[in-house]
Amino acid sequence: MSHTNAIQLDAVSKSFDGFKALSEASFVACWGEVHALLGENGAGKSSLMNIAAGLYAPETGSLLINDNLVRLKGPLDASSQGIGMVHQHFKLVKPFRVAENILLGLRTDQALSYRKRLQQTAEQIKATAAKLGFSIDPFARVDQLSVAEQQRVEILKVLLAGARILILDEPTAVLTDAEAEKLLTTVKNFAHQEGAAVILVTHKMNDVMRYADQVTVMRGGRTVASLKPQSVTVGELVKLTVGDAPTPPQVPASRAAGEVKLQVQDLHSSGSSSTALRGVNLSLRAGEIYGIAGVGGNGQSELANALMSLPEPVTGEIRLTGEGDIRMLSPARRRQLGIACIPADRYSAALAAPLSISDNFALGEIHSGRYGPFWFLRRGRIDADTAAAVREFDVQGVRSLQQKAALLSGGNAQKLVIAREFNRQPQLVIVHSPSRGLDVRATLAVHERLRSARDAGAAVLLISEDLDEVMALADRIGVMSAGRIIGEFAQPADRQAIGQAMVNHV
Ligand SMILES: Nc1ncnc2c1ncn2[C@@H]1O[C@H](COP(=O)(O)OP(=O)(O)OP(=O)(O)O)[C@@H](O)[C@H]1O
Repeated sequence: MSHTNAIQLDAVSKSFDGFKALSEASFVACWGEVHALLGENGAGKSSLMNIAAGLYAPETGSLLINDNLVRLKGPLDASSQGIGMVHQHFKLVKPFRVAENILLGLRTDQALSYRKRLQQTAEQIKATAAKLGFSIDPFARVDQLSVAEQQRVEILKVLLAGARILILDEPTAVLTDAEAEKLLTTVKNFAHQEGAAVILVTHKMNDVMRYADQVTVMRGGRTVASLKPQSVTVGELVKLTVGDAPTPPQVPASRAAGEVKLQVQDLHSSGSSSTALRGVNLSLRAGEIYGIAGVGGNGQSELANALMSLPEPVTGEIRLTGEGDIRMLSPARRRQLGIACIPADRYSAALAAPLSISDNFALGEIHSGRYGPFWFLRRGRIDADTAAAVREFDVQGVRSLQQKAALLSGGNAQKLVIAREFNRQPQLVIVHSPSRGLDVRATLAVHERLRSARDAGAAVLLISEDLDEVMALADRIGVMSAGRIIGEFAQPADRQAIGQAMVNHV
């Protein structure tokens, strides 16, 4: 293992609309190491890495690659320097196929026909994917892949473009234990055996402890520590990152739930893809959290879409007690019935990214008439409600309520969605991967909201590929595989048995 500097950022500062996202932040990662970058939501991790990947130009400070000063003109320039970044929010062209997406970022022999180049790319995809330990159909359409599969396409995209400095922004947030372990082992080998540098932006302390050779911690736009994870305990690392260590979540005891609120019967989706629904049956009671665990890509997204009224043609029944089958009801009507939805993809499915923070908050109440008729909205009331919710839900990084929602950091965007969805005391909450990309403190805050909704009598359906999250929150756990619920477990449940059920049926 060589230990010369692969990438070095020195005293880098960057402001957005007068807000200093980075204040003289410094960072060094060496060849041959996995380097974790930790920090609470909004600490500046993505901004710093976006500078390393040529997406933002620093106002002051310098960037060195292999000890040479460079000035990146953009992401393509970064790519030619061997830097590849996989973002938290994917940058794939959805209706395109996997190989087409990857071909877009490659310099290929233009003398060859497009068809031939596509075929060659498909071969490379298969070979690299196999080396990384997974398989992917190069001709699958990206919009038909699960979030976890889309992430793999992103990783393949930068590796095939020749990345030797690989920046992964929250790579395991969408993966199951087994998938995460596989991915992290692969990137560790990429660093240790092939001498590459891997930067892992993460909130998962256990991943840092197990896989990182070095960790840098950021707070408030500055880098505050760089150390070997083995030299500290998890508790010390949490404290360095978010201040005083929050209380760990408790495993729920079995509870007496109320009447059945939601009944899903024989739900099928029309697609023939491997992720289609193939007869989902489940019943959810008031006052309980029902967790759906499973390996990503087994129909979880399709189930979430069907229940949240996102585009997903399905047959079967979704019965809400007192209302009958709500399968064909519009999102607005479902909202009026007290259903709150928190989708996994917060930027494209939960928020209107180009709209302001207050407009996004108001969307939740627009149909209730609270803000007046849509041609004469009561802006003062919208802003007052939004300001109160932003305070109550601790949405940070809000310089103005008129700021675009797209400019919030990942964790804070999620807090805004949750603030809007919980504003009306829902009776049914459908939530998919709610703590994806959230720091320890924000994760606990979101979990607390879900628990208190349950304690106030709401029925909560939690779909999550993060088994820790399901184990920490759910009163009952269903395991989803190949488009069905293939087993149910009461709490306290045996984690290993659930893990076995998840993989046995794949
Ligand atoms: N393009 C932008 N325009 C305006 N503000 C921005 C922009 N990008 C980031 N910010 C702000 O800079 C701050 C740091 O954000 P950044 O995304 O770097 O944090 P982070 O540590 O990666 O957070 P998270 O863990 O939530 O992803 C936040 O307050 C964010 O709102």
